[in-house]
Amino acid sequence: MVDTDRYPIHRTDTPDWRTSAAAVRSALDRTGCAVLAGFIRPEHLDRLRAEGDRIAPDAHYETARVNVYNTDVDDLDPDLAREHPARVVMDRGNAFVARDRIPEDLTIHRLYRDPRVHAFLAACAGLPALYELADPLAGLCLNVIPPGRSHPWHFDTNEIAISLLTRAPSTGGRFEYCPDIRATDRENTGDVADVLAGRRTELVHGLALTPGDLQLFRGRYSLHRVTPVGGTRARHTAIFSFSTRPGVVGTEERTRQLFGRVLSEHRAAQPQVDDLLI
Ligand SMILES: O=C(O)CCC(=O)C(=O)O
Ligand SMILES: [Fe+2]
Repeated sequence: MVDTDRYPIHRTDTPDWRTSAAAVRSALDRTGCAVLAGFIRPEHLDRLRAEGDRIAPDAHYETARVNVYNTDVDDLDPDLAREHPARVVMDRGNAFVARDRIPEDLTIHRLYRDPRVHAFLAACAGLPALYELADPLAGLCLNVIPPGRSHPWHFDTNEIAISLLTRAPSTGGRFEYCPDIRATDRENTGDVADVLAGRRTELVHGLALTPGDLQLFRGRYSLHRVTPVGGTRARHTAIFSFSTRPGVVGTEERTRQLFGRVLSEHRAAQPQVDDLLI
């Protein structure tokens, strides 16, 4: 199903494979984002969309009140400056289908488990290896944004997000991002607040995605959102989460936020982030 003429993921460590991964990596280093256009061959796109439609009813719907940092908006530090972006509360209108509701024979689940995909994406990200999460819910999700809803501005917890658009809406639902608006040693709350307020539009880049495009993105440093979906059809993306060491499981609090439930694995998990960003 992968267009291996354009992306020779099956020829691990050959010169073609290295050249292809290096091109992705240089886009990622330059702009914090790389798109592997036409990653899935066109003849597989109908099946990809139909599989998403089949599981979308299993998404966890709950319009959460969030800020860009995904911290608890009902328990903000009273000493935060009035103009601090953590004070800007938005409705998160998307819903996730968790991995345990995505059958193993679905295209997106087969891609997520494929060692050739892991090796290629690791090379694209400039990492020695990438591992599936040990998390039974968060490793692979379908992000469903129904008409009239949006996925508001936020930073990700993961260093790198990898996603595949499986269903495009007829209008709206555009992915927008501010490349490297923050860094590990610099929150840059001034610019973040400006973007949230609709100022500094020159910091915002839009991405035109087509179903079957695979996107790699440094979502921990680049503020991003999906604009409100128009028309009558939902927008679907498969979100593939990987870690740089095996055995990673999400925290109980974040898991409950995203999926509305937790399993025993999450109750035992510890936060695994090692920088000082919010
Ligand atoms: O669905 C998308 O394109 C973006 C999703 C996203 O930003 C996220 O799940 O953190
Ligand atoms: Fe994100």
